[in-house]
Formats: sequence, structure tokens, C-alpha cells
Amino acid sequence: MAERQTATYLNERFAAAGLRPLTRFGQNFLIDLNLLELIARSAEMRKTDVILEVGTGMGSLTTFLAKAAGAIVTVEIDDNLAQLSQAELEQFPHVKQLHVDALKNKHTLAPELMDSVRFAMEKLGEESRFMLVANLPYNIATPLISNLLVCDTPPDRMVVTIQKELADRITAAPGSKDYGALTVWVQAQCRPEIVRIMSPQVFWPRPKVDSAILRIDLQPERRAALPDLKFFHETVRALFFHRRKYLRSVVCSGFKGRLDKAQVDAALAAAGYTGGERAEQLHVEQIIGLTEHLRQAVISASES
Ligand SMILES: C[S@@+](CC[C@H](N)C(=O)[O-])C[C@H]1O[C@@H](n2cnc3c(N)ncnc32)[C@H](O)[C@@H]1O
Repeated sequence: MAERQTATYLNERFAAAGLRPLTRFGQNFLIDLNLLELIARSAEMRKTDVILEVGTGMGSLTTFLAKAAGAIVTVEIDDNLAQLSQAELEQFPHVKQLHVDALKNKHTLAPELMDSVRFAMEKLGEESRFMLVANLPYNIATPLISNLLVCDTPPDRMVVTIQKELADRITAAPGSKDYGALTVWVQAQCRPEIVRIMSPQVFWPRPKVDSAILRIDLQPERRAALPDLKFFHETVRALFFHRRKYLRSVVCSGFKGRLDKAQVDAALAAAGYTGGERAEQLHVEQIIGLTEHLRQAVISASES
């Protein structure tokens, strides 16, 4: 296993197969064995857990996951890597390989992913939890994390390697430049925590930016307290769509056709705002409260 983690090994293996790592698929492989172990350890997996891995690559992280979890669903878009990793993973009957694009489109996961996860969870029984553990392709990290939180069965935990800049956005505090729709969407239902910052040297080939291992723990009671998840998701995106604009203006444009200006002013006042605030100043609980006032206003407006 250890030899499979070196840049020399990967270089030779790719060259022998006549391949090159593809930038368009975010093919930067972790070559530090300790970090692969850290990712697996941070997930605190049990033998009844189902793990989704997006980006099988050569199957190195998959091997760690297979040793700790009850079932693995690993997804790879690249024909050549899907083939190479198949040989490595054949020894694990509880690893299911899917050879598809993990995203059907920007807002939807490929249906095979959650179908396979649900099937594995049923087999493993009531105790089973679902987690995403992956060294993610950076170009799909945001939609993947975001879309998984829309699912009826969201992951109990995600432990992912992503760009540091994205980890900073997910863990940001109100008022900071990184604080935005993604921060609020994740923090309203989960507790995110940066486990480790990683320099480009721990990857082959080296990416241009720093990376981070991020652990995101679902908080089911917080998620259950959001009465309409879809409405919340859309509202948060609308609130941060024009970062420089004041609350009244972003709410008016986000709710155009559903609330008139007087109704917007009434909803803002009921939530305790003048409209002269900016969304980025409001902490997550305040945005949850404001969204609920807007939801009630939309319901009343549609009934009148
Ligand atoms: C950062 S590499 C990680 C590989 C391996 N897990 C590791 O840790 O070394 C990302 C992997 O995701 C695959 N990938 C990229 N886009 C994908 C997509 N849309 N769906 C599924 N796999 C994808 C790439 O081909 C690549 O193998």
C-alpha cells in the first residue's frame, strides 16, 4: 500500500498505461499515507456505515475506507481510472464501483449514487449511517456538498479534501469576506470544522492552491427545525446574490412576483430589520429567523 502513495509510483503507473492526470477532472492524488489515514480516521467509521466516495482515482483512499466501513459506494467518471481501480478493488466485495459522473447536472446528483447508498443502508440495518468521505475533484466540490444537504437522506458526516478557500467559505463567520450563501446553507444544518490545512506538495500532480480536510457533522435537530428546506435554500441564495446591496433591495428582487414592496417591508419589520442591513452581517440564526418571516409572508400573500 505504502508504495502506491508515492509520486514516482503514480507517475510510472500512469506512464505505463499511456495516461496523464487530467486537470479537467481535478486529478490531484494524495501521496501522503498519513493524510489518507487522517481522512479515514476523522470519519470515525463503524462496520455498519455506508460510505460514498466521489472520485475513486486509483483506489488508494477506497482501500482505507473498505477496511473500516460496512459498505462503500465509490464513483469515478474517468474510463481509464475506473478500469485501473477496478483491479485494485476486486478483493473487497463490499465496495461497489459506479462508473458515472457524480452530478447529473449542477443542481442534481446522479440518481445511481443515492440509490446505491440506500440499498447498502437497507442491507446493513437500522444502525447504519451514511457518510461522504472523499478527496473531492475540486470543480464539483461545492455542488456536491450543497446538493447532498438537499437530499432526503443527507450524510451524517462528510470528511472531504477540498480547496482551502472553499473550506474557509464553509466555516466563515458573519461579516467576513468568505461568509455567504454556502456558509449559511451548511451551518444552518451542520457543524463544519477544518481538520488540517495541506500544502500542494502532498498531491501528485501539485495543485496551484492550498487544500484542507474538512469535517462536516450533520445536526439532525437543527435541520429538522427548518420547516421548508427548499424555501430556505432558495432564500439564502437570493439574500447573498447581490452582496453589496441592502436587505430590502435583495429581498424585493428575490421575491419579485410573490411579495410586493409593502409586504417585504412588513416582513422585514416583523423580523426586526429596517431593510438597511446587509445579509452578510446577519448570523446564521438571524437568517433562519428572517427566512421564516418571509415564508409566512409568502403563504399569507398567496392566500389573500
Ligand atoms: C482529487 S482525485 C482523488 C482520487 C483518489 N480518491 C485519491 O485520493 O487519490 C478526484 C477524482 O475524481 C474523479 N472525478 C472528477 N470529476 C468527477 C465526477 N464528476 N464524477 C465522478 N468522479 C469524478 C477524477 O477522475 C479523480 O479520479
